[in-house]
Amino acid sequence: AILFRMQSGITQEFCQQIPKVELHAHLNGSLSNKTIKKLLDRRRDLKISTAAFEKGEQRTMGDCFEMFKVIHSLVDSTEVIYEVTKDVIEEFSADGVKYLELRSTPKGLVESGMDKRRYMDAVVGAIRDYKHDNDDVIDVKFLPSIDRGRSIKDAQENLKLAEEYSISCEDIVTGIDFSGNPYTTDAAKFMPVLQGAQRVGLKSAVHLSEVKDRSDETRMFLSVPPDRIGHGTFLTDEEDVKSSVLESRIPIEVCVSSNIASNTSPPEHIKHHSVWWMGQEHPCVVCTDDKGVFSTGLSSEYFIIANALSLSEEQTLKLSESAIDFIFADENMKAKLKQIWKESKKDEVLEITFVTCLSCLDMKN
Ligand SMILES: CC(C)=CCNc1ncnc2c1ncn2[C@@H]1O[C@H](COP(=O)(O)O)[C@@H](O)[C@H]1O
Ligand SMILES: [Zn+2]
Repeated sequence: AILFRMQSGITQEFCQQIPKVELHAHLNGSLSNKTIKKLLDRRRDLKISTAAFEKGEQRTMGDCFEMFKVIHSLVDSTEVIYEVTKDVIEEFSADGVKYLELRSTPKGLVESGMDKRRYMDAVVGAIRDYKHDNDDVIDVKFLPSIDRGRSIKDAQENLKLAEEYSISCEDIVTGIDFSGNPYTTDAAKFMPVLQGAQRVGLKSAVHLSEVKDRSDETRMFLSVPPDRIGHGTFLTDEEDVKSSVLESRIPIEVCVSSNIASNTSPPEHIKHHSVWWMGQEHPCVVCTDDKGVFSTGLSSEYFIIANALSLSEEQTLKLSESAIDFIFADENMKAKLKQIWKESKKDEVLEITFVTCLSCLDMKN
């Protein structure tokens, strides 16, 4: 039997120490202040205003969109993409993440000679080099994104690249992400792209019902169906949508701080939609979305959820372990990760035994 400390309230330290899986992280939204400052210092010529960055947790949704614009103007060459990808992996790893799926929209920029293929190569190269140089401490996959704010031609190009790299780099590119400004209303045009992804064996993580009144679109995308749902904030608004998701058991990627900052969820953590889904024992995976833009981290998101649901340490570790079943990777990877969780439970028992022995000594003295 595994012994866990009986205490009320989970600490941030505990959430930091447990192994974790991050499945919803947009590369450019994950850049830390440290990385952004480094890039800003190098590109004084761009005369970028730093007002939005300095606000930290006080950022409004407008500031967040402003940050994406600024970040995209700074991340403008393959060298920078390579560098920031490594920074982001390093930061997730330092936060206790053992398996990470990074998503990013391949972009081209005539001025720096960067095209989508070079963008893909830079991300894949950084992932490979990080793993090689850091003794395999974290496994990382890459999901090329399709931006619903762009054209169908752009989406088809990204799908083609994802398919190609899923063959040439099958250990890294395993699926796609469908994201972008959720307020655009013409997403139906992307149905053939999502169906195409499924046809060629790519997994898909789809931002769904991130904002209100998107039920028709949601029904349409659910018919594909996606392998994971991003946010799903308003899925419960319509009875048929709610029951079809419940029945499907499609996992929901939960990003509490992102939803609160985007004004799609109330500020009280207990009112977050994931509390209802978890109450139904529907599969949910705790994620960050954009850890840089929303000034958060995966252990902070676990801290929020664990306290909102009054989880014990054992339940919190179980929640992080449950994410393994929903990764876009093969059974070998799942087995490797399950072993890491098993070892961490042993550590936990050892630590408790040690603490117990110390208190025995204390009593004897
Ligand atoms: C207010 C706000 C930003 C909400 C966060 N929720 C999101 N919803 C949809 N797409 C997103 C969100 N956050 C990031 N993205 C996508 O990720 C991109 C940034 O990462 P990347 O350049 O693909 O590497 C954004 O341009 C956008 O296309
Ligand atoms: Zn997202």
